[in-house]
Amino acid sequence: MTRLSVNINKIATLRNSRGGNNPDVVQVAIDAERFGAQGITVHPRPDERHIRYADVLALKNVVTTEFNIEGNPDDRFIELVKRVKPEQVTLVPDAVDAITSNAGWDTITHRGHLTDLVNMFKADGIRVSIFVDADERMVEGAKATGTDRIELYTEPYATHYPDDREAAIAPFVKAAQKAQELGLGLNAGHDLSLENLQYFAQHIPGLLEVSIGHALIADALYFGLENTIQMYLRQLA
Ligand SMILES: CC(=O)[C@@H](O)[C@H](O)COP(=O)(O)O
Ligand SMILES: NCC(=O)COP(=O)(O)O
Repeated sequence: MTRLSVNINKIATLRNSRGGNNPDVVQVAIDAERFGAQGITVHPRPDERHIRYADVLALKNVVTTEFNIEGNPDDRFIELVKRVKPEQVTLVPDAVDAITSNAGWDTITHRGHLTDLVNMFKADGIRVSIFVDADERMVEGAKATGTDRIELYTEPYATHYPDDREAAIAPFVKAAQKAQELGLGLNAGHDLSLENLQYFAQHIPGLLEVSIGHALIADALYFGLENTIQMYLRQLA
């Protein structure tokens, strides 16, 4: 079964909006795992708009499922990941001013840099995943870096799903098949939701993990966090 990793960035967004410690990001991570989350994902950005580097250090001490740290591998990010040694690091090519992640790596152009990063993190026993678009050439490029896994950037799927779900998922099926052919582990994430998750999970071969944050936390405002996590897990059953 595909694992659900809950991204708690937006819990930190709410906390930061008032300057205190409510909601408590660490407590939410503990509770999310108790409610059934099979992983916790965070994406510390250079401006610390939501998850702070200090949050990541604190979370390391409480996450008991799988800890996935996502981000652009600048020096500060690399130092943090090597200090925390999470189960997984996901390399994302975000511009500093990006409102959110909006593209995968060009794994062909950046093969050398990515290969060095993969080797460095794997030497520390950290599983590496590279964030890529649903493009078979980029999947092949990722394989050449020695990465353990790729994460398919699913915003294009989510955007097109309401209009034509068969067309929306087609490139992702091909990319997933290529990953399987190459022996790459497969993750996926960005804008997955209660609307589109089940169809994605049912049609993508070898899907090991989805990381979901924005829609899940928004849903939790209506349904409660425990109920929401259970609702998402039922979409993956
Ligand atoms: C890489 C990706 O698509 C998400 O993990 C990203 O972390 C979302 O970032 P925001 O929560 O800052 O939108
Ligand atoms: N890697 C995707 C992720 O962690 C969460 O993305 P989103 O669900 O907040 O869009």
